[in-house]
Amino acid sequence: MRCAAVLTAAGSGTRLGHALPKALVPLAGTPLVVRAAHGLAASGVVDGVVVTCPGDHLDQVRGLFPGGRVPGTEVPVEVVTGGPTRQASVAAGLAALDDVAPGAGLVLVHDAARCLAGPGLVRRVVAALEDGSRAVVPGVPVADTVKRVLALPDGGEVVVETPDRAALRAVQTPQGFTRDLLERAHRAAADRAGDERTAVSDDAGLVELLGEQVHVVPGEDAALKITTPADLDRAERLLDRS
Ligand SMILES: Nc1ccn([C@@H]2O[C@H](COP(=O)(O)OP(=O)(O)OP(=O)(O)O)[C@@H](O)[C@H]2O)c(=O)n1
Ligand SMILES: C[C@](O)(CO)[C@H](O)COP(=O)(O)O
Repeated sequence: MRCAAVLTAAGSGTRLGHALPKALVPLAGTPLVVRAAHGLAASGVVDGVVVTCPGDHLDQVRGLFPGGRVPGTEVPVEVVTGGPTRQASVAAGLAALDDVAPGAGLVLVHDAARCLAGPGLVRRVVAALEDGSRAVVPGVPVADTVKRVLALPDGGEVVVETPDRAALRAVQTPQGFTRDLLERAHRAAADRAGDERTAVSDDAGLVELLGEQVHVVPGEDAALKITTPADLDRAERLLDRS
């Protein structure tokens, strides 16, 4: 089955604090969004990529994909304007899937901010879909002890619960779905009230709300989300070691 990817790159990168939107920031000379697109294309299992970007950077981002291809490959790329939230950006990307991979039945959703996710990880997610899963996330064990907390009226917090750490996973991207399921999940999200839409921070979360099972495959350290300047430094160190 053909597989298309939505590559989310429309965030501003407030916490990174760079003059450019985060996805355009260079890591060892190459913008994050180009590195992420390379990871998808190098997997050999992605037929086309829709990149979402800030509306005022459309031309700049299109310029990073000469001829509408991932550089050095034949994988087609379409660049579209994202939305005010990640969820809205993914929805905008989904609407353009047929421009890059007509009839694709499988969809990956990937963050430009996780630009070092490797081709092996991409293949693992797609293989799980081809084996019959309808929703797949990469996950890594959690090193810290995690507490659920309750906010107090005075601004403080108290611990409510300590979940069993062995049963927790930090999930990454690319997340993979059958296209019909992901489109249904986004339509259902659009029909819900505003607060509930933004409370769900990944695509698998939207699918879970439909009562669908989400399978976990092993994630990887390289798929870290570059959020702060310290993350950018860590990504540079990972590149130096590779
Ligand atoms: N309106 C948005 C917000 C985020 N994203 C994308 O979603 C991914 C994960 O978001 P995050 O790392 O939180 O990026 P920012 O929203 O840019 O970061 P910040 O919250 O620090 O501004 C990123 O690849 C980002 O470009 C997007 O496409 N559209
Ligand atoms: C999709 C994601 O990267 C999975 O960990 C994460 O939920 C994105 O969250 P953000 O708040 O938009 O960075």
